[in-house]
Amino acid sequence: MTFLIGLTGSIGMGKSTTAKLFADEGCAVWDADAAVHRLYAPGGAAVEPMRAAFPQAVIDGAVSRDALKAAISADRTALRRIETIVHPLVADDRQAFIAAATADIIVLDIPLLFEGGGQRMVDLTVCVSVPAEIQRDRVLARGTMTEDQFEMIRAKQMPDAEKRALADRVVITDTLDHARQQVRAIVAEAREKLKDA
Ligand SMILES: CC(C)(COP(=O)(O)OP(=O)(O)OC[C@H]1O[C@@H](n2cnc3c(N)ncnc32)[C@H](O)[C@@H]1O)[C@@H](O)C(=O)NCCC(=O)NCCS
Ligand SMILES: Nc1ncnc2c1ncn2[C@@H]1O[C@H](COP(=O)(O)OP(=O)(O)OP(=O)(O)O)[C@@H](O)[C@H]1O
Repeated sequence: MTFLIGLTGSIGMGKSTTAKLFADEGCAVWDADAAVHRLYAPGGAAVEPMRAAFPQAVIDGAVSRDALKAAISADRTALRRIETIVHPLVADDRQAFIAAATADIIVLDIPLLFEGGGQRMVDLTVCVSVPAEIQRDRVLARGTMTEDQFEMIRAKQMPDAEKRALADRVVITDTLDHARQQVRAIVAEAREKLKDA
């Protein structure tokens, strides 16, 4: 028996950091964004389908994110078409990970868990959250995004309050120690459920 946890949260809320805390407790972690990076890399499964649909987006044998962003800016239907190519490949990658994992708990780190209906495939959903000002400060402190770019991405995502309302558990990522405590409680709960199953 394996217990499946879906981990989600808005940009900069602490998903990756929290995923590492789950890994520290012996959980196997699969990261959707990392899967997309593998699919776009040279030899990745998205390269040839993407070349067929967006020939200009494949540069030096890899899918170029900048070229995809240019395609999306030029054509409103492009993101939908990109998603149609990428999402089934991401699902295959996820299933292969789940099939090969030997841990008792598998954590799926999926930014768009609720947007994509992914809650149906897991036993428990967990949303990471901090107040909006801390989120903004943390994202801008990374120095990889302007305030405008951050607001654009945030506007595209389901609001934090809605995600928190949908999630079975919320992890507040104000400090590392506090987050670790909450992760340990969720892992203990999952292991109890596995014992009872
Ligand atoms: C649009 C692309 C080229 C932008 O690449 P870039 O490296 O600039 O950004 P990155 O991938 O890090 O995403 C930035 C933020 O946008 C969010 N995001 C990414 N794709 C989507 C989407 N289709 N819908 C809503 N939010 C999205 C991410 O979760 C993240 O928080 C890239 O995200 C992409 O190819 N997306 C399509 C694949 C996809 O849907 N991925 C989501 C995870 S399965
Ligand atoms: N529990 C925590 N205590 C203190 N700082 C934290 C905590 N969790 C995350 N952070 C900080 O917040 C920032 C964002 O965290 P992280 O990269 O884990 O977020 P993310 O949700 O994975 O981001 P993205 O959606 O952009 O990929 C980082 O600088 C990280 O150090």
